[in-house]
Amino acid sequence: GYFGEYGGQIIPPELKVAMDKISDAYETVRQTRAFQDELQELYTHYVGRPSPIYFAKKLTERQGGARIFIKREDLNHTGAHKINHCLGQALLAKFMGKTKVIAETGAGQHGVAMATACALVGLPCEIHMGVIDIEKEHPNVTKMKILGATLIPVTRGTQTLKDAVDSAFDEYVKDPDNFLYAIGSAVGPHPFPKMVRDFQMIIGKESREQFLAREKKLPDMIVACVGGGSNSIGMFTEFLPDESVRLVGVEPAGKGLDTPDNAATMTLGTKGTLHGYKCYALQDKDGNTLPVYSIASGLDYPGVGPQHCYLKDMGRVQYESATDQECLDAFITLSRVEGIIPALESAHAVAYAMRAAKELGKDKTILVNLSGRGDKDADFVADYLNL
Ligand SMILES: Cc1ncc(COP(=O)(O)O)c(/C=N/[C@H](C(=O)O)[C@@H](O)C(C)C)c1O
Repeated sequence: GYFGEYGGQIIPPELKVAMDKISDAYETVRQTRAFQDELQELYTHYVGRPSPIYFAKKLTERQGGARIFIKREDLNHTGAHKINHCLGQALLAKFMGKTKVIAETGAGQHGVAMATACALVGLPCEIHMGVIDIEKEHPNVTKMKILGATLIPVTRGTQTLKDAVDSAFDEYVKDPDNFLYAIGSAVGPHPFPKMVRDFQMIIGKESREQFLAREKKLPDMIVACVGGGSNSIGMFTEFLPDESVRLVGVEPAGKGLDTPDNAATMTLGTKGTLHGYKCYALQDKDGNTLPVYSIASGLDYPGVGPQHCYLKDMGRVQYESATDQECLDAFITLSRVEGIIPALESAHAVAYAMRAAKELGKDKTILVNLSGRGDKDADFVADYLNL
């Protein structure tokens, strides 16, 4: 369960037993035809995969440089990439005879995706969400209730994502035999980073095939936003052996890297432990997690997945950042130039791609992973910008 020195299971022994049971069940289930066929069937007819790759012609012309392509994970059922691993985890819970699935959410996309998958497989679903995020991501909160999930408002700490993870984990440890903790990103103790990555790898598998079929060559650069790291690792993994493909993860610089109001873990973090695994984390000199911020609820997480930490040290992935302002500019530009309203999280990747397109030549190509759609953010942005 390690990626170099990162990852592992920094958890109490009794939890290790539960984690190893999940890992064993997962490694068994994933090999069976029944599981693979059911997941593929749902990807095709329920999620609507493969998601298209769209050539953003007008945005390309506006930037005047590299050609920009967009992988449309925003078109998945529930509106983001999260459904890819939520379906996998819900099927796994069913296979293991679990009686309840527990998850955390920040942007609400993971919560909606988990509530959707549990409704489909017929399992009770409990979602822990910080009250700050409940307020901000209200459309997703309503959907979780309609889908039959139990929403647990989290009032501890900063009342955002990290606290939701802590709260969800506290509930899970009450009965790890009957509950499955379905973490929302490629983070947490082994096996979660590997399991979530495996389920998200469908993004990169499709993209490599689609791009080669269309362009007869690989993209020069692939860009994805990084919160915990699931949509990005899902896109990047297939391309890791392709040295010619530059891989860029974009984190939130929030109000600026020179302010405490950001969540640029890979730029400002140090080696530490968070939520049961070793990673880079935004922490003080005593190892206490620092409060983080981003205009995008899905990115304001003080850690990052262990495989990303390994890829950073290996120099295979470049980690950049985009400020709230750049994110909002990209959000509005993509909406008004291409008619695609991105999630605020995904807009961080668009912001970097718009910047990079100008620097790369017209003969170069950039593939952006649009991890989700912006319906959940529309009211917030409209108010923020006085539209
Ligand atoms: C549309 C969209 N794009 C990117 C992200 C960042 O999560 P990663 O892909 O795991 O880095 C997110 C993260 N959303 C989670 C959520 O919806 O609950 C997040 O807040 C937590 C699960 C980590 C997202 O919603």
